[in-house]
Amino acid sequence: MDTLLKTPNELEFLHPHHGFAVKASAFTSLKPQKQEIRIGSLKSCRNVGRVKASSSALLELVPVTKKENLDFELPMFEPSKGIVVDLAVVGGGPAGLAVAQQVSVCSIDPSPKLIWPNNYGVWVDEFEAMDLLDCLDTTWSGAMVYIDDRTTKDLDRPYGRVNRKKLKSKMMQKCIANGVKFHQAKVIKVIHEESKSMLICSDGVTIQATVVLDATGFSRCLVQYDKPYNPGYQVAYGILAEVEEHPYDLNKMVFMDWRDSHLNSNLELKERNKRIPTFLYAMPFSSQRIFLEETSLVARPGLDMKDIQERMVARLRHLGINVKSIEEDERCVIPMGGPLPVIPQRVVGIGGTAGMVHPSTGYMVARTLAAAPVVANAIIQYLGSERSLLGNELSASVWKDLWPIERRRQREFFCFGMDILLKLDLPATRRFFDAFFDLEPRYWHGFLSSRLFLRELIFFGLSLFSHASNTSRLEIMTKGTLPLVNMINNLLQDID
Ligand SMILES: CC(C)=CCC/C(C)=C/C=C/C(C)=C/C=C/C(C)=C/C=C/C=C(C)/C=C/C=C(C)/C=C/C=C(\C)CCC=C(C)C
Repeated sequence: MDTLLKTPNELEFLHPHHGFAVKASAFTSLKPQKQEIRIGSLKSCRNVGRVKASSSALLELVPVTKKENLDFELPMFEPSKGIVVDLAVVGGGPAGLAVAQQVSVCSIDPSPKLIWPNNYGVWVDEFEAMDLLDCLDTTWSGAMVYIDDRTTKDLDRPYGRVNRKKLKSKMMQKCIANGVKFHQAKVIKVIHEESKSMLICSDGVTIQATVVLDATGFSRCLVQYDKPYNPGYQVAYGILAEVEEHPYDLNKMVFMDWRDSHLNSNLELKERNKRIPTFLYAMPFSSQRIFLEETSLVARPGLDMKDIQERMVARLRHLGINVKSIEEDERCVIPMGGPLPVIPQRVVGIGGTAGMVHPSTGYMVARTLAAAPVVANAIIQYLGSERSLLGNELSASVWKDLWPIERRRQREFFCFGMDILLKLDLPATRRFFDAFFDLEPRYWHGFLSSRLFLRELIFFGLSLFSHASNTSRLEIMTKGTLPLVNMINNLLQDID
């Protein structure tokens, strides 16, 4: 059931259980780049001396993937007892475990002990609000945005890197303490009866549950959609590297570096970057250890991974970042926006499968973790209420709590934002973010952390418009009119 989602551009590797895009380490399948820029900076034990600064040379430094498991004894589900569990959670990523740890359930995942693979960054205040500060391994007092060579924004909002091992251990411990039982398998089919559902697993076991929660990420394996799926794609290539030196301040993470002077000697690449720009996202851990990720914020179809790697190599060379070795790398392809699943439906969803990726930013971890108690409480409440709800009625109530009208309206606005971003070239993107990061913190913090609802979003939009330069206003008006009309139509159709 491993998902291989295909876009016109390339194959994307998405983790079906975690709801997050993961690295695909099949680099041998990458064809060598046609164009090679010669530099002497990329060195490793394997590439001693002068090497070609192509993306394939960089990839040669990528180590063989090592999958790390948690050292836990898991209480396993006993199918022979034939009991009907209250809730079966399919997928053991952050979304699935976040719900499982609060309800008595069976959690089904093919690799329940596997540590999640990606490098997640969050705003510290988001994790603080969920009492998860102990799950950050590094924090920076703020973040930098490089709009261009002359303009920077110094964001006064602490940022942190999630310690995946700690977060997963903490959640697993809560699950175990709460009586969660684990079943190691993939779910291949679900059959619904009036008051229960049967999950048929790859090992032939059938698990019966009153409610089924699909937390399988973008694979959308159990949750159903009835509208054409037309998301934008965030595509990123990242490396955690040991470098000789780098130019970034250790106290700040680099949220977005939109500079493009590294492409001056390659006009074709510069032109491609002008049409569909990419930025660098970086987490400097020390003067010699840094996470670097070249990222396409959103494009439809998604940008080619090789194109992104080529841009990254040119950027690192220009910044004088000599990569000595790569600890790990990741390739991310995150679908953004697109329609919500059919609401309501019998299977409940959370995370990527339930449309919870922020359509304008691609972020999901904090929003999903915050939504988990809503789902868990709804299930507990409806199962335990005097007139216990069952089957379709129960699922409909949980969906309603998960996607109330104000969240659906908020998402419409975020999709409107994404539709504008899709149309901006590099100069327009710079003008747009120049205005965005000049907004009052409550606006840009609130927008990025999904804390603004429609009324506040209207003020946010007007404020952005008033901060924008005249050129940017004109761009927002010309490129935003059709998306605005679509948004208004969708809002009018979706009256609760
Ligand atoms: C780990 C993994 C998986 C991955 C990773 C990758 C990466 C690195 C990523 C990163 C990312 C990032 C950094 C992102 C960021 C983002 C952002 C910042 C975004 C933002 C956005 C914004 C927006 C969209 C906005 C919008 C606005 C608007 C639309 C407005 C409008 C206005 C107007 C039209 C005027 C009038 C008014 C009204 C409507 C009210």
